[in-house]
Amino acid sequence: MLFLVHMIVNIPASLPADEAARVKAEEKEYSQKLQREGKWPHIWRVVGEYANYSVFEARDNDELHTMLSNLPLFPYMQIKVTPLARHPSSIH
Ligand SMILES: O=C(O)C[C@H]1C=CC(=O)O1
Repeated sequence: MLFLVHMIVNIPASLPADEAARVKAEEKEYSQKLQREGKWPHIWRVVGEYANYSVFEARDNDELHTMLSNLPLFPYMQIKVTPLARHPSSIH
């Protein structure tokens, strides 16, 4: 199943800079692992925002929830998930 995921990141100013840098480095590593595994086939920056639109490939809602809730930045994110179905006009 494919899911469109919108993530908005809000790191509080109270988080020490070195801790924020550590969490972002862990996030990058985890994100790239899921991308290499084919679980996170698209990630696009929203221009001018600390936000992204991503496409995830997951077996079901539970697998997607596990992937999202394991994101190191998860405590600092607002996430909106849109399940995707095949478009009847798609040629792919
Ligand atoms: O930068 C972001 O959009 C947040 C997050 C998602 C992947 C990643 O490396 O960071």
